[in-house]
Amino acid sequence: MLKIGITGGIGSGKTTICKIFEVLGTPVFYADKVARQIMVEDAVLIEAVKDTFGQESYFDNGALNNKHVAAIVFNNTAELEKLNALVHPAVFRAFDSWIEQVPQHIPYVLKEAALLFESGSYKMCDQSILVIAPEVLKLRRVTERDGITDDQVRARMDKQFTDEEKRLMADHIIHNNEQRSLIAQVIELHRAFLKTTAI
Ligand SMILES: CC(C)(COP(=O)(O)OP(=O)(O)OC[C@H]1O[C@@H](n2cnc3c(N)ncnc32)[C@H](O)[C@@H]1O)[C@@H](O)C(=O)NCCC(=O)NCCS
Ligand SMILES: Nc1ncnc2c1ncn2[C@@H]1O[C@H](COP(=O)(O)OP(=O)(O)OP(=O)(O)O)[C@@H](O)[C@H]1O
Repeated sequence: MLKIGITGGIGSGKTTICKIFEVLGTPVFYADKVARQIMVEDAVLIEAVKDTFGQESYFDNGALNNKHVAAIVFNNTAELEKLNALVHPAVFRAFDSWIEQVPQHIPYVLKEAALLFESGSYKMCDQSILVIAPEVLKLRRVTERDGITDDQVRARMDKQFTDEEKRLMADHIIHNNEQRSLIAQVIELHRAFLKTTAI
């Protein structure tokens, strides 16, 4: 079973593209979603986050105060590194458990991760896909989706590798730019992965 990592800058369209792969029958591990789950379910991690970023990192009902944590980490690289060091090893472990329950006959799975290259998790994948979209579209999509400002989105972009850096590391590129059909690009890659895994 091939492990394919899929990544892209904030708002590039990773999740949207993974939904198309899912329609084709491909199991997808959503690392960002799992990270969000771990942040509210793992008692040891929750205590470590409170110790590091303050008790106000969580609301009384146990929900993560993501605005508080985001304001700290996306404005300070050292603080972001502390958060990454707490969360990423737990996400790696969750992926290892997840893949064990995927039926053996499945030819390939996807691991969707915003920080596939930055976190080093691409090394645990056989191939990688990079989703590229124009900055103006990413800003518009994320500000509309999350109700945050252009500057807040840019602060996160600044903490991720640039597309130029990621292009050098990626095996495949999907362009999500309103000019090219996403579905056609996904089907082409899907066929290529099936061909690679055909006996
Ligand atoms: C900082 C937090 C609280 C902000 O929460 P918020 O709901 O505003 O954002 P959300 O989790 O939906 O992430 C939205 C996007 O922000 C960017 N982003 C999130 N975490 C990071 C990070 N550690 N480094 C760089 N960019 C990041 C990604 O593009 C991501 O897709 C949250 O992102 C978090 O707990 N991050 C740490 C876990 C993590 O690294 N997740 C991403 C990869 S596994
Ligand atoms: N081709 C497209 N046409 C129209 N809307 C799109 C397209 N691609 C993505 N979007 C929209 O843009 C927003 C961002 O897309 P998506 O959530 O898939 O990106 P992402 O890369 O997973 O983002 P993040 O890194 O923030 O998790 C979503 O609201 C999505 O519906």
